[in-house]
Amino acid sequence: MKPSPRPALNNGVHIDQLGFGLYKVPPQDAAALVATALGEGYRHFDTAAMYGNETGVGRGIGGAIGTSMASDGGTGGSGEGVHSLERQDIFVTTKVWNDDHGYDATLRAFDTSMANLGLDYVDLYLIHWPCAGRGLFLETYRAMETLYREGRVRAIGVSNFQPGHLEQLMHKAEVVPAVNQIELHPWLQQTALRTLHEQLGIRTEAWSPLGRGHVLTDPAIGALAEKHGRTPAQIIIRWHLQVGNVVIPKASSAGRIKENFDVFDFELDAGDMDGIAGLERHHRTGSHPDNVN
Ligand SMILES: NC(=O)C1=CN([C@@H]2O[C@H](COP(=O)(O)OP(=O)(O)OC[C@H]3O[C@@H](n4cnc5c(N)ncnc54)[C@H](OP(=O)(O)O)[C@@H]3O)[C@@H](O)[C@H]2O)C=CC1
Ligand SMILES: O=C1CO[C@H](CO)[C@@H](O)[C@@H]1O
Repeated sequence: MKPSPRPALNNGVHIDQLGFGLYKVPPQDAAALVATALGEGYRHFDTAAMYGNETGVGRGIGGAIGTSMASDGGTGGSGEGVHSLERQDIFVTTKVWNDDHGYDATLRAFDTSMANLGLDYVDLYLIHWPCAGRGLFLETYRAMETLYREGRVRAIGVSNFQPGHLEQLMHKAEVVPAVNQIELHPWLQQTALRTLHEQLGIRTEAWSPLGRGHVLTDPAIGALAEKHGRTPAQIIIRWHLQVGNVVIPKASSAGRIKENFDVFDFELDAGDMDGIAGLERHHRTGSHPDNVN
């Protein structure tokens, strides 16, 4: 399997553009699923304190470090093109949950996440939701800047931030957020927010990139799948990669984990991309950020 592209974030840290999402992965299954995904070539994992599975994710990663991996992606035996997997080969994101906003609470929440993960650092730490009603996200972000300066996180960012939240943050922040992780899929393309991110140097990361599975049923996606001899999930993931999103589909079976990573040897053409652009419905599968506090 070919490896994921690894674009640089605004601070020069590289992120695997295709990662693996772990929302709703039961804690007892997380380690095995992470190990399966590593074997298929994934090197980027997205968890959160709220998902309750950081311990399993950390165990899956810890168990794989030092094992032999083919340098083009998945697992390998011994021989040419095989190297020992190191911590720096893997990109781990976790997030501070809504109840832990505020400077001191965020630092405490980070320590708890680190203890759960059993890692020395995380690659990306995100504010999970702005929770604007609480009025604390600037203080939360200040704590994240402290963690960044201390080298405990390689990059910091936000999630579910709307333009107004970004504007307030950019006014005060000393470190420009590397990422805004938002709901984004063919039925909710977030065109205006993506443009704003580009202007600010913030990477767009797509959560629920398959619309929690619902967008897979779109007939236009089905037609493209047929045209390319691919599956609907592969068409949607390929679309995310080609528009430049970081994308973190979640899957529960080895077959789907493999299928979702097998997207680096075909391309959607301009007509295909235009067709998907036309599927916009402004349809959310999750909450609107204004309604989460
Ligand atoms: N920052 C935030 O607020 C949020 C972040 N996230 C992050 O984004 C990640 C992905 O989003 P998520 O909500 O999980 O939804 P996704 O859009 O990734 O869809 C996951 C669903 O699609 C199904 N699926 C996956 N691959 C295939 C396939 N090849 N064929 C058929 N069905 C498939 C899965 O089924 P099955 O599992 O049964 O295989 C699951 O039901 C999360 O896991 C989390 O890490 C998500 C929501 C909010
Ligand atoms: O990351 C998340 C997973 O999905 C949940 C339910 O929509 C969200 O609340 C949360 O932000």
